[in-house]
Amino acid sequence: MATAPWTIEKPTALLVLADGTVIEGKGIGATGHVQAEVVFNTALTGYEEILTDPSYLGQIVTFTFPHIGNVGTNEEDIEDLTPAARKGAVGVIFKADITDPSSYRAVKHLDQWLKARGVIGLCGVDTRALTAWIRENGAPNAVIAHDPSGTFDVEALKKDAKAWSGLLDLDLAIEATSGQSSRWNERPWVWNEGTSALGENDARYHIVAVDYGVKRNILRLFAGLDCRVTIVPAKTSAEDILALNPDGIFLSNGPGDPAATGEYSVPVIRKLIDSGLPLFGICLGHQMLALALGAQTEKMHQGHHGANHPVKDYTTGKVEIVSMNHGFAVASKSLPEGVEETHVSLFDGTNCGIRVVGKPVFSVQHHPEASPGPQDSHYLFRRFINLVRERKGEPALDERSAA
Ligand SMILES: NC(=O)CC[C@H](N)C(=O)O
Repeated sequence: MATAPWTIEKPTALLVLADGTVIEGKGIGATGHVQAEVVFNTALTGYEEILTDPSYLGQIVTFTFPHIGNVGTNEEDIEDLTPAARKGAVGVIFKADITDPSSYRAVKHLDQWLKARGVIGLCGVDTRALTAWIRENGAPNAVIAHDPSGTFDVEALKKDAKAWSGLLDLDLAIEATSGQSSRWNERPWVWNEGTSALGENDARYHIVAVDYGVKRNILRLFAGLDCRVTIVPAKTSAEDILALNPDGIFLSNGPGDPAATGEYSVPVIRKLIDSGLPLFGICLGHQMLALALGAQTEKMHQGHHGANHPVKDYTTGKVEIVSMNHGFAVASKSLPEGVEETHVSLFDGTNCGIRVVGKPVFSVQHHPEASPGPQDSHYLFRRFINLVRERKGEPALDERSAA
């Protein structure tokens, strides 16, 4: 009798949760094992961007969309700044096995790509059941293990999963940041044209981006708004940042617990706020800004990871569909006087944005740069550039017009 397609005769990969649950699958990608937190992502597209988002360092991503890998991988869709250092998700879980790529942009099969990046994967898993489990129980700590011979010391893996202390109090931004400063001038990708460089003479503004694990498309959108960008490492002092003479400062996204970075990020950000320069933060940068302003962050039950989250902008009353990737959140109730909540998640009411009253300082929890993904939030880049323009006495851009 033929074997049922959902039966795995000899699992070559396992996901072992901290509570002892063992999920069997077929191994893909790199071999070995790694401790990490498991989160689910509900996006239908953009797996390469998701897997190379440095904010996923320390995490295993299970995709709710069943077919991942169909369009292969390419060199243009990576989000981490230094792909050689491979900062991003450490593990993946798919429902279906990866098929051969079918896209004119594909240069590598996803399985080969995962191997080259050192990402351990598991497929053939009932990802709907796993997602429902996470929704009920919260994002679990786990070990993902892949051995083509199917030999596992399950008890040792259970011990490892249980022993890992998790993302709470873990500073991963320091691992994701660049070791040295660099410049960025690549503009957004255009259909049939690819990317192009912003000419030195076309650069109207200079933005310094503090890199806690920055995504390339954030930098591209700045370049698309005539900004040359200087990227600086996470521990750069406020004095060194200001000495670069920026028109505005950006605090990037990044992995790990924002509170664990407080020792180095908060004193610098406080000085940057006091400088009077326009300041914009995304995701981890948003959480760090909130901490610097005296608010608190907290770990979420399951986090937000997807490309279909509704967020309301109180400033305009509009609802935008956004891309999300966070497991910590700013506690709205902890926002001090003088700090306004500007955006809120319509899924669960958590904070998605703040601004400092009377100062050109604001930040958002979601990812306005999402590529691919909804572009509803691109206006936030123009909102930031308008603060830069206002300071220079230039007229404001239409926030909602296309970049
Ligand atoms: N995308 C991000 O910057 C994530 C921020 C933070 N590591 C969190 O999980 O909440």
